[in-house]
Amino acid sequence: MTPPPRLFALVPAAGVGERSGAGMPKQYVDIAGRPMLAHTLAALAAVPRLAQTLVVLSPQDDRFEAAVPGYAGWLARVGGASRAESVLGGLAELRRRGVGEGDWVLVHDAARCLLRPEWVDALIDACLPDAVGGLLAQPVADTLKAGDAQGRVAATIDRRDKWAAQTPQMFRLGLVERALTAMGAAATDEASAVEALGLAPQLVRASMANFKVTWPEDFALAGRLLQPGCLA
Ligand SMILES: Nc1ccn([C@@H]2O[C@H](COP(=O)(O)OP(=O)(O)OP(=O)(O)O)[C@@H](O)[C@H]2O)c(=O)n1
Ligand SMILES: C[C@](O)(CO)[C@H](O)COP(=O)(O)O
Repeated sequence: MTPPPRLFALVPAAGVGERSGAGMPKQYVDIAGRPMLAHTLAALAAVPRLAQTLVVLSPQDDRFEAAVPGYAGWLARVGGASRAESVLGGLAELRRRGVGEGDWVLVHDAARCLLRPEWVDALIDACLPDAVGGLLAQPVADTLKAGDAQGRVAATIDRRDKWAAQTPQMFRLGLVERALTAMGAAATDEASAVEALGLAPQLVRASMANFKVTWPEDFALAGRLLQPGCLA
């Protein structure tokens, strides 16, 4: 009998964090008492249905062990020049470790350190019955503008069907690997690569709090939201 598909998390953590202005990879910046990446991994560790988590680091990374002491999950120093390449390196590592074509992989940005286990559970519940997979996302609540090179409004965009894509993004290993290989570094997320194959991933509403720490001011906001009791 074929065993039921298992669920794995893959955390790309090989970026340099240029936009954050931190002067170091932002996943190692201290937020509310510990490095950002430690918060992210703690949230994933609190999801019992995940069989294992693989963290993808840059080959030059020498900070992880001090930042996340005692980490018992999987690690691979196979990060690439783009997020898509880092994820592809991680998917190959999962295969080397025996993860199967039909197992589910939840790709989650190291930089989304406010993740709540209940949002991951909601994604899993929504995607497990579906063959395609899906992603956490948030309907856009602001009026959307397109800007020109001078910083002036070029157009107002109909926001009614627009969602901001977040992570985790959950697909079967075989499908997401095929999709990212076909699209390459141009894929800014897994879902867009899967969409390019003609498939329609499920949008699963999460929260604005699941934002990606990107700009200098985001560290302080994340720090406040990570205070005990703030989001729970
Ligand atoms: N070559 C890369 C680029 C990004 N990432 C990871 O992908 C996630 C989302 O990327 P982003 O927020 O853009 O992070 P950075 O690339 O580090 O930031 P920046 O674009 O400002 O340099 C992060 O967890 C980041 O570490 C990665 O693993 N490998
Ligand atoms: C995957 C992602 O977080 C979904 O919103 C986003 O696309 C990552 O973008 P970046 O180009 O790495 O900032």
